This record gives sequence, C-alpha cells and structure tokens, in this order.
Amino acid sequence: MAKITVNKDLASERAKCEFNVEELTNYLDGGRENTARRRRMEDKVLSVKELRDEIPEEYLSHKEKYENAIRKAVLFYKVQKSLDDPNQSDHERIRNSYRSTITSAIFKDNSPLTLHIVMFIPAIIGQGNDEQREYWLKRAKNMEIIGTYAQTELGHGTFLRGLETTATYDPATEEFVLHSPTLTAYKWWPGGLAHTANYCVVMAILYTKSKNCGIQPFIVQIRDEETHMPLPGIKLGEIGAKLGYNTVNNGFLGFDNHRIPRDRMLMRNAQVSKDGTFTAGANSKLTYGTMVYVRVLIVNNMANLLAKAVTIAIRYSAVRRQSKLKPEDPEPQILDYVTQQHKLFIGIATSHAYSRTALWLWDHYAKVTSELNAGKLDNLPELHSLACCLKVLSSVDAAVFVERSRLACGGHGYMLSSNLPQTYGLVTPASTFEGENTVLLLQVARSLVKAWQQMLNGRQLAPSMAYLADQKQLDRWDGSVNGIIRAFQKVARGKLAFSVANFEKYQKMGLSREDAWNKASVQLTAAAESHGRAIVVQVFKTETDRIASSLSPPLRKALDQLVELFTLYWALERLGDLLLYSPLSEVDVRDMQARYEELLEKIRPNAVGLVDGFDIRDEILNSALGAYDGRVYERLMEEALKSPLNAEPVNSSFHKYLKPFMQGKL
Ligand SMILES: CC/C=C\C/C=C\C/C=C\C/C=C\C/C=C\C/C=C\CCC(=O)SCCNC(=O)CCNC(=O)[C@H](O)C(C)(C)COP(=O)(O)OP(=O)(O)OC[C@H]1O[C@@H](n2cnc3c(N)ncnc32)[C@H](O)[C@@H]1OP(=O)(O)O
Ligand SMILES: Cc1cc2nc3c(=O)[nH]c(=O)nc-3n(C[C@H](O)[C@H](O)[C@H](O)COP(=O)(O)OP(=O)(O)OC[C@H]3O[C@@H](n4cnc5c(N)ncnc54)[C@H](O)[C@@H]3O)c2cc1C
Repeated sequence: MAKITVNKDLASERAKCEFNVEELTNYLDGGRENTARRRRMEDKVLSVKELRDEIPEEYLSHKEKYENAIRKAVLFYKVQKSLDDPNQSDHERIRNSYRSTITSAIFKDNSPLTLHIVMFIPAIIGQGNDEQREYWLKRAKNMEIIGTYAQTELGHGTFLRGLETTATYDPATEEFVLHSPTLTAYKWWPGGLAHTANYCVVMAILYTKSKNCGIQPFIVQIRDEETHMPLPGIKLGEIGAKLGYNTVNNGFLGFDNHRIPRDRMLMRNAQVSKDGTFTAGANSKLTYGTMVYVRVLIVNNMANLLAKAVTIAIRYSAVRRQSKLKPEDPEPQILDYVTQQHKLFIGIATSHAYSRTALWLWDHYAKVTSELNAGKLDNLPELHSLACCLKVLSSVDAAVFVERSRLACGGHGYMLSSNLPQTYGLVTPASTFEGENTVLLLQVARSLVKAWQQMLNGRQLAPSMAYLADQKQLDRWDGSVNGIIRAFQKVARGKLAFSVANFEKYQKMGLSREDAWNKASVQLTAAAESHGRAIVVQVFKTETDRIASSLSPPLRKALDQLVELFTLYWALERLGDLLLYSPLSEVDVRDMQARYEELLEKIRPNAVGLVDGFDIRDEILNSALGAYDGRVYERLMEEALKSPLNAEPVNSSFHKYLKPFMQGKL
C-alpha cells in the first residue's frame, strides 16, 4: 500500500492524543468484532470500482444524477446482499448496522431505494397479516418489487385524518376503489415514487358500507412489472428539484377510480371482510407504526451525519492557519481559537449523545414492539412520545451543529467539494419529514399534560416521565453532571406546570379547550423540548457510565469530558430556565462558564483523536477539507480542476456574447 503523507499539523495532533483511538472506535461500534465486521463491509463495498463516480455528481444534470443513482443503487444492493448474515434477526441486523455509513460513500444525496428499505418493507412487516407478510415480504426483500410509503398529499402532510385519498370497498367485486378526488389529494413526496417504485403502501381513508373507517394501509401496484409503465388509472411523476435528497426520486401519485383486490388492504390491525364488514384493530394508532419505527431510526442517522460534519470541520481546523493570537508568533491553527472549540466540540459531544440515545431508544422500541405483537399495548403511548421527542431534538441539534461545522470552515465550507452543504441538505429535512417538529413536540406536550393529570390523581407515570412526580425543590445548586440533570428535570417540570396552569387559565377565561391549547402551545412546546433535553442528558450520562466502565482510564476520562461538556453547554444555553426553576446563582453561572472553558482546554489535545475515533473513511466523508491526510489545499485544487468549465481555456460564450458586448456590438 502506498504510504500517505499526512499534513504535519494533523500528524502532531494525532501524536498528542491522550487515549487509544482504536479503543474509542471499538467502544462506538460496540466491540472490536463489530469494528472488524464494519470495516470488512466497507472494504468490500469500496473495492467495487463501478460504485465510484467518475464525474463529481454536482456536475451531472438532474436526470443524469437519477440515472447514475439507480445504476449504483442496484449494484450496491447486490454487494450488500452478498454480505448479509442470514443468522441475524432483523433487530440485530439493524442494531449492528447503526454505525454503518457506507451508503454515504455511494450516494452524496441519498439513494432512490431508501424508502423501499426504510418504510415499504417495515410497513409490510408492521401492517401485513401473516399471509400478506409471507407473500409480499419475500418479493420485496428479493427486490422482485420495489416500493415506497405514500402517505403525504399535496394538501396534507401533518393532519392524517384530513387525507383525501379514498379507498371505497365494493362488495360486488370484492375490490377497493382508490381515488384522488382533488388535486390536493395527490400523494406528494414519497421517495422513489416518481420512476423507481412499481408498488407502494398507500395510506387512504377507508369507506365501507358508506362509513368512514379511518386511515388504512393498502399495498398498491402502480407500474407494470415488465414495461414499468404506470397502470391505467394511475398518474405518476417527479416533484422536481429540492434543497437536497435530489437522487431520492420523490414523486406524486393520483388515482382515478383505480381498483385493487380486497386482500391488498394490509390487515394486521383492522380488517374488511368479503361482505364489507369492518373490524377495527386493538388501537387505531397501530396504523401509524411505520412512522414510529422511522422516527427511532432518524435519531441514529442524525448522530452519524453530525459525526461526518464535525470530523471534516475539526480536521480542517487543525490544518487551517489564520490570523494571529500573539503578534510575534506564526499564524495559529484555527482550532486554537477558543471560539472555534466552542463551535465544534459540542458537535462531537452531541454526536456521542445521540448515538448512545439512539441505541437506548432502539432497544426500548424492540421491547415495546414485542409487547405489541403479544397484544400488550400499555407502553405504546410512552414509545410514541419518546420517539417524537428524540426525533425532534436530534434533528434540530444535528442541523444546527452541521451548519455550524460548515460555517466554522469559512469560505471553503461553502464549496460542494467540502461535502458540508450536502450534509446539511441531508439533516435539515429531518426536521420536517416523519412528522414536522413543532407538531411532534405538541404530541409530546399532549402526553406530558396527560401524565401531569395522572400524577395529580396519584397514578404511576411511565418511566421516562416519572421525574415529574418528584415534588421536592432543589435546595442548593449542584454543578455536577448528575446535579445538572436533576436541574434539567426541574426545568421541564416547572415549564410543564406553568404551561398546564396557563392552559387551564385560558379555559377558565372562556376559551374552548382547543383554543386554550393553541394559545398555550408556545409554552407547551417549550416544556416538551425541555423534557427532551432532560432525557437526552440523562440517557447520555447513564449509558456512558454503564458501557464505559470497562474502558481504559484515558478513554474513560475523554468520554466523561464529553458528557460534562454536553451538560454544561446546554445548562449555559438554558440559563434563563435554570435561573427560574433551580437555585442557580450568579456565582454558579460564573463557575459553570469557567468549568466549560476549562473543559474546552482539556478536550483540545484530543480533538483530532476524537473525530478519528468515529472512523469515517475518506470515501465516506467525500470531502476535500476532511480527508485523513489533511491535504486540504491540494484537494481543493484537484476538485476545482474537475469543473467542466476548466476543460477549455476560453469558453464559447466569450465569442458569442462577452466579446461583442464589450466591443459595443451587442
Ligand atoms: C439503500 C438505502 C439503505 C438505507 C438508507 C440509509 C439510511 C437510512 C437510515 C435511517 C433512516 C434515516 C433517515 C430517514 C430516511 C428516510 C426518510 C425519508 C422520508 C420520510 C418519510 C415520511 O415523511 S413518511 C410521512 C410521515 N408523516 C408524518 O409523520 C405525519 C405526522 N402526523 C402524525 O403523525 C399524526 O397525524 C399526528 C400525530 C400529528 C396526529 O394524528 P391524528 O390527528 O390522527 O391524531 P389524533 O389527534 O386523532 O389522536 C391523537 C392520539 O393518538 C396518539 N398517537 C398519535 N400518533 C401516534 C403514534 N404514531 N403511535 C401511537 N399513538 C399515537 C396520540 O398520542 C394521541 O393519543 P391520546 O391518548 O392523547 O388521545
Ligand atoms: C425530503 C422529504 C422526504 C419526504 N418523504 C416522504 C415519503 O417518503 N412519504 C411520505 O408520505 N411523505 C414524505 N414526506 C412528507 C413529510 O412527511 C411531510 O412534509 C411532513 O409530514 C410535514 O407535513 P407538511 O409538509 O404537510 O407540513 P405542514 O403540516 O403543512 O406544516 C407547515 C407548518 O404548519 C405547522 N403546523 C401544521 N399543523 C400544525 C398543528 N397542528 N399545530 C401547530 N402547527 C402546525 C407546522 O409546524 C409547520 O410550521 C417527505 C418530506 C420531505 C421534506
């Protein structure tokens, strides 16, 4: 293997690191064997040279980008399939792939098959009865059919009860008639729907015996399996260019009285019999299960995307020298500016916080799902609330810290060759898809207000809300991590109490319950956000303590510093709340600020080691600024030279327009 020359600043950063980077990688992967397995997979995928792009994607047309993405998606799927371990359960397979970011090496803007994997197959698993699973899963898993999840419509994304697509049962033919009565009823957004999928799970309002039976899932063929032509009665297309996700092939879909057989309604929860009799499921919200599943996955996806952005920005900050700290000294590495450390170290800590939280949530999800399969529904409301709140916080924080990583790279962060703009394009839609964030916070608030009432009635609360029942005031400020976690819980409790009081006050003033809720909703969402912060800091701390106990002291110390930095960062961000709901004094604030600055200093020598520990290969980072060797300027120039405009010294537009214009002839 050719020896790589590493930028000398990066090399000296690596020499300074106080812990063993490989140990950190193994910790993140959940063990040495998992690291080895992940790397083997990456080696295998990256050895397929057809999966690499000859021309940078950004120079392709919209159509070429899609065609190239499909070409690679098919090949990528085959390589992945050949590496699949058939002995793993679905739960283990997903958990073991949590650290895999290899998809990013192939698709800068995500794959047109994502929805097939992430929603179509899970919808069949969660919504299909045994017979339907048996038939459709085999076809979907073998890629004999490609599907997507078609729920959102042009007129409605959030308000599912307002969906306009109808599925009307016709007992005479034992068929459902799917129809889009208006333009706003068109399905709009589903990934892969435009030109990739030939099937989809359509969420539509079921009518049988002239009664509205709510939203139900239907598996619908939309294209001919041979010709791929849209079937009669189906209108399909692509929704157009977007901020990101441009290779995901988001589409629209309209139905003109399109008929499907009765057994195409996914009947795990509710059923329609041949004569049209409707039998409701144990809980109508089980129909929303696929969304819960994806919200759970998003938390991990956000942690991975943030790890990518912060790796790029930290390595670049070690290489980049700018300005002067002291007049007599050479220009320092920008990583030596404490403001730069403040911008970036929180990104490292946040990625750790959400990757720990994501695993914790995944295990919780798996436990509740197995209870649901056994008919026990008690823990569904808490799971829904947790999934909503952690999806919201992880997506908001990832978007903020990815963008901050980009800004921290100055002008070069604006280049697509840094891969930071595209990474932002991948994180920011997560605040919208799978439930718009404000809307999901209102769902969390709804569950908190319920919990509050249960507490007042002396009932036991779900574990993640149990802290609400602790009525004891904090008698003194305790600036330890555990002390701050308790203070965050007090903030969440205090803000909830305040918003519940206002909600009730507005009702007493004569507003309807709905109007009072709307009027109190800014406070309610703030309480929900604080609840989420309390959960994340607590899970980050307890899970790190639990898993890191067997690590070497230097690595343990580095991880404890990240946990403390994360906790202090949010305490300083939320000073107003802490001053209102905890016994925090001005002196305590000054102490916290001093400790925060001390932590930045302690983390500084380990910064490059910490991002190296994420172990994200150059092919996955795809960044001129973030490569392991730190050849930032050389790579920027190499990438610039790939611009098609550099293929000729004089562009034809000079003779056509500029020259006549400058010579006054145009
Ligand atoms: C080859 C490639 C391979 C791999 C790809 C690589 C990486 C991918 C890895 C990971 C994934 C990461 C990223 C994601 C990737 C792709 C995702 C892309 C696109 C996203 C797709 C979508 O966006 S799909 C559409 C999503 N849509 C929504 O989320 C809609 C939001 N709206 C709602 O959920 C609901 O309408 C509502 C919750 C806002 C309200 O619903 P409704 O009005 O019907 O509710 P009610 O008022 O009637 O009832 C409220 C009561 O119901 C309870 N409730 C609500 N929802 C649920 C639920 N889901 N579960 C349980 N209970 C629920 C609620 O609590 C109320 O209960 P009460 O007891 O209080 O009455
Ligand atoms: C990249 C991307 C991929 C997607 N992929 C898919 C897919 O594969 N399949 C699919 O079905 N859908 C998909 N979607 C659609 C996505 O799920 C919806 O965009 C999302 O659920 C939000 O709905 P909306 O766009 O209708 O927003 P709206 O609900 O119209 O929200 C607009 C504004 O109104 C506010 N608002 C709405 N309701 C309330 C309320 N009750 N209280 C307070 N404020 C409210 C929101 O907070 C927001 O500020 C995708 C979206 C994107 C961006």
